[in-house]
Amino acid sequence: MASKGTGRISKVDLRGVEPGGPGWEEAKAAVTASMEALGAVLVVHDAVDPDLHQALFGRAAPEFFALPLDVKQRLVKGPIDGYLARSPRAPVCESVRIWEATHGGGPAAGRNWGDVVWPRGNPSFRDTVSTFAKNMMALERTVSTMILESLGVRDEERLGSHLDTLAYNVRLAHYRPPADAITGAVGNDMLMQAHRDLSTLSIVVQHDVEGLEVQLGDGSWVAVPPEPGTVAVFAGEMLTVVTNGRVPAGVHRVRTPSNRERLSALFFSQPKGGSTVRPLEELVGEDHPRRYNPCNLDEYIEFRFTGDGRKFSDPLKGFCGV
Ligand SMILES: O=C(O)CCC(=O)C(=O)O
Ligand SMILES: [Fe+2]
Repeated sequence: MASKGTGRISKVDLRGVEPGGPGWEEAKAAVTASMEALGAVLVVHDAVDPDLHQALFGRAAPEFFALPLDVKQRLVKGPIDGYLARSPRAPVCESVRIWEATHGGGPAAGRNWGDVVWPRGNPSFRDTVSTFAKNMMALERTVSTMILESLGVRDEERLGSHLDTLAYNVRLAHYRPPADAITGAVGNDMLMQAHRDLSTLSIVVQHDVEGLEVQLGDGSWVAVPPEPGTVAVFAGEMLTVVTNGRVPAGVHRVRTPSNRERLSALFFSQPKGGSTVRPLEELVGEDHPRRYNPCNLDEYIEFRFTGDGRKFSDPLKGFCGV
């Protein structure tokens, strides 16, 4: 499959690419090379078709964010769960995280808190989020498989047992026009400061207002334009642990000079709550000495979001680096 530079971040076409099928090896090599270099890759995919795009950004997200603040605040659940109001790191961003939305028919978080905010239910909201999650989950599994296979995890069972450790969540994000910002803490066009995600993989789908930027190895930034059919995939810190440091977490930020409202839909995989994440044993050896100690996810979340980790430029290294 074709892979071409966009600025200097690779774009790989994964449409119709299946494990072992035509184009698999080439796409796998391109995805992994970009991940090893930047912790990020752009992917062309049909996971968000025009109908789903419209359902997400034309209806579900605007409908949720238009709810009164006190209703949304009933969903506040902790430093990184539920409804997240604006913060110094992202002064015009509000977002909501929906866990296990992939289990649309089961006791989905989407339905539970859907019942909280819409007492008579909102099946179209739930279906949209759950279709998005299912499609993103398939893409997540493809990309994870590509990376781990390339790095040397060949055994299907080992790959499967990694994938079984993951939980999934969807986040919808809404950025008010920057000029509305009450605090000028991070400058007018910086909607979200540079950061690494905590996840194993994060997938970002932008609506029609630009903003996502990826940091290259030389410290410069490259914009990722919102193109229908293209999503950005980032490695998060937990993938860095799992790969024993072979895949860095991609540094990214959101910056838009246009004074327009912005929406994005995000999908994250991350090890299940309470788990302890370790480098896969195939990825530790003479050529690749152990770089991370076992990382208890809940303890790391506390350290990173409410504890001393906030003072570190690389909290992961501070917490469990060897
Ligand atoms: O909204 C976006 O485009 C990206 C947001 C993001 O990076 C995050 O929420 O971690
Ligand atoms: Fe992020």
